[in-house]
Amino acid sequence: MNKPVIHPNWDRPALNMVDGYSIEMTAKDVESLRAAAPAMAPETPVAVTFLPGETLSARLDAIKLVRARGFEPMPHFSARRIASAAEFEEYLAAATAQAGVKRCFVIAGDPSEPEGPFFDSSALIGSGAFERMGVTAIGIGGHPEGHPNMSEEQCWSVLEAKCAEIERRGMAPLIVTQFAFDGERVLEWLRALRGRGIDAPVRIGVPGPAGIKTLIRFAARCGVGASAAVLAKYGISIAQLFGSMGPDRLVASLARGIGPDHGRVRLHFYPFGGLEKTIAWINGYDERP
Ligand SMILES: NC(=O)C1=CN([C@@H]2O[C@H](COP(=O)(O)OP(=O)(O)OC[C@H]3O[C@@H](n4cnc5c(N)ncnc54)[C@H](O)[C@@H]3O)[C@@H](O)[C@H]2O)C=CC1
Ligand SMILES: Nc1nc(=O)c2c([nH]1)NC[C@@H]1CN(c3ccc(C(=O)N[C@@H](CCC(=O)O)C(=O)O)cc3)CN21
Repeated sequence: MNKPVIHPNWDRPALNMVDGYSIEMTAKDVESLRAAAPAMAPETPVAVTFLPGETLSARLDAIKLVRARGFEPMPHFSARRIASAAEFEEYLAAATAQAGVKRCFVIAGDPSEPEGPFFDSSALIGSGAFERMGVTAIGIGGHPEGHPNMSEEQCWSVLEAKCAEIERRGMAPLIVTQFAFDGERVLEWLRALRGRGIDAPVRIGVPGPAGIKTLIRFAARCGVGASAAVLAKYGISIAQLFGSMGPDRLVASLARGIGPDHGRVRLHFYPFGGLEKTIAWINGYDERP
């Protein structure tokens, strides 16, 4: 059996660190996507989040717009936020039928108790619904800074099990990491991942340019390390919280550190409400240290 293709970008070498990027939007960002679309690379994978307070139809509108503008939609499915199997299948069926969705991202989600029948992302994968609806690639979360509810060893075994199960079901696994401010930490994690023989392509989560207060607020909310030392590496001084900061230093450190031993790697941008600013940053990237 041929290995399923995730995206044509993975079959050619990257021209630079941002080449072949993917990006994330929420259902509320449709106007920003309309505005940013002309400046975006064709077929760019665009993830659509699964956040509380959004309706399925608003998410679906976002996915359809992504497809209509010539990009590759990748809806998120947050296992613990899905109320029923019917809701899961309804959204997945609509996404595949109405927007030609071929790639999905599964994540447990932050609720401490599931709101419905899906305990974790493995439960969504194990439902069999994705391959039944023609999905060919499944994204799963990578946690370079560890996971609040799992030991490091559990993190690796869960990641290995999810990759194996996705492949067993005839689909391609893709790892998308939580955003981080510390490039060295991410590179160490990548080496460990490859050392364990996990060869799935990895998208490293990178924050888009944003207000410093916004970055710190999202870090706290998402459990991402943002100590003064880590922020300083990123270029943020905690004495100066009023400005904004782009991922220039982080991406430069990744560009310096990544080699053939890290396997297939691309970036995934988290714009935190600043989709157009993030696209402008990507297009202005010139590999200056
Ligand atoms: N990277 C991202 O974009 C996002 C990351 N997250 C975070 O990633 C976490 C893990 O997701 P996956 O890697 O998909 O894990 P997973 O679905 O593979 O679950 C692995 C194990 O962790 C436990 N677990 C997961 N979330 C939990 C929670 N909120 N409370 C208690 N136990 C939990 C599960 O029950 C399971 O035993 C989420 O819980 C959330 O904190 C959430 C949303 C987006
Ligand atoms: N643990 C964890 N939970 C998450 O929900 C999560 C992560 N990690 N990692 C990154 C992604 C990105 N996420 C998000 C969440 C919200 C917006 C957002 O734009 N929310 C508001 C604005 C609120 C604000 O600025 O605080 C909105 O208008 O929708 C964007 C990305 C959620 N994600």
